[in-house]
Amino acid sequence: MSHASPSRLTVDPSALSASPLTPPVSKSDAQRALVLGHLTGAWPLPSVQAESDEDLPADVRVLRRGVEALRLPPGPVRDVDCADGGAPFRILVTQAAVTPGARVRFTGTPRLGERPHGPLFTSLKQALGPAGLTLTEGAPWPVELHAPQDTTKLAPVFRVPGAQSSQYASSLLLGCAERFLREKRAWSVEIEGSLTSAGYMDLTVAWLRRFGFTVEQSEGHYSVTGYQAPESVPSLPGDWSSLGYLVLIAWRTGGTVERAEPQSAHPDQAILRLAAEVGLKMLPSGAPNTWRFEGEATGELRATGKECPDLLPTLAALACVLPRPTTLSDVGILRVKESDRLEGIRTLVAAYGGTTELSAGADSETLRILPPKVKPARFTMDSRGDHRLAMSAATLCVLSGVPLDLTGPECVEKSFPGFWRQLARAGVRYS
Ligand SMILES: O=C(O)C1=C[C@@H](OP(=O)(O)O)[C@@H](O)[C@H](O)C1
Ligand SMILES: C=C(OP(=O)(O)O)C(=O)O
Repeated sequence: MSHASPSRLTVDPSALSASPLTPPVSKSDAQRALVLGHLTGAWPLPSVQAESDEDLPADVRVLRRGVEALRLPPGPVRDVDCADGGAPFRILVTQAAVTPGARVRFTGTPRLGERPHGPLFTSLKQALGPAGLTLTEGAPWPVELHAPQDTTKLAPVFRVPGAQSSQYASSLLLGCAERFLREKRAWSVEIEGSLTSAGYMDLTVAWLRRFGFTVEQSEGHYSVTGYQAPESVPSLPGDWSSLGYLVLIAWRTGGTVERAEPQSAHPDQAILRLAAEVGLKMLPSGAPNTWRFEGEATGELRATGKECPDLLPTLAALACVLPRPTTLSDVGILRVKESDRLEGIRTLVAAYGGTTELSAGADSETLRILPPKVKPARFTMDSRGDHRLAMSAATLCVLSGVPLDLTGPECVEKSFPGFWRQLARAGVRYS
């Protein structure tokens, strides 16, 4: 994805229609399943193979290419380009570190390079350095990692802080699964302090169990202690982060959302509870995992970045069309996503004529969003290369019926390559 010359899109919501809307496969679920498929011999993972290439999120392709590089016989240094993928990069770094003798040179976008990775690198060096792991950082790229051959004499534990990103802990726990299979002894992750985005660590544990691993868990401590091959390779769900946009668009247009499994472990499934809290009713529409939404959104919207950080831009779009102010708490984490998303959300709300108030408490920041009294005739937004800002701006355009001039729409590729096609099904037109 290049941001050298971003394109522009005018999004016209004047002829909306009711249609079924389908999300892509969940990138967070697919990344975990791909790693576990690789470790347990289910490669290439059938449920990723079943996805059409044009609909596969770019981050899933990045993770798959990285695993393919690790599956090659030991030899020259392998190049792995992680593009804009935070979770793919962080997951692959640990997988490289636990692949005996692997030598990998990682690169990515400048933005990925400036996002925080230090605590993960430190954790890997502390645990595996004594066996020979080396990890050298460029400025910021490349990051070059040489993995040890044998770690059987080491203490089998990774220690990592819980602040900044849950991806460090998830990545290390997937590393523990590799070590367990190879060494037949338990490996653990110990988390210092409280864990941010904890639902994503729960998702990692859920996937390890689905693939047959025993995971023992107590406050801040996770151990992989057993493995028994499951009867079948688990399949992949639709993406609840992407469903966040589609649920709101289906509500506005009278359409349906497909591939929406309410029993998924994804944190962004919180959209269902939050939609219900503002007044939307979720109704089955006959077909499996297919729902429609109706009702008036008159309730108050309150959400926290600790539970569902990736939904907050979507909720900010909804906040702009609600009759009363919205409160988003624990928003600090948004500063270290694909863009400074806190700034991006504030810019989106302002572009639509609303206002935001940021307040800092002892250990968390809260954003209040006040919708405009009168909606604008049209609004303009630059995605800043951030897929969630682009899709949230488009969702606001559909919810409000106000045309949008968007710069940089192509970044949706990261998690939802078919987003603009799905909106076209809902009657959105482009020029
Ligand atoms: O583990 C994952 O798949 C993810 C964890 C979250 O990141 P943080 O833990 O850094 O908040 C989330 O924002 C990201 O989109 C995906
Ligand atoms: C933050 C995100 O992803 P990542 O951290 O994996 O780049 C996201 O998809 O919103």
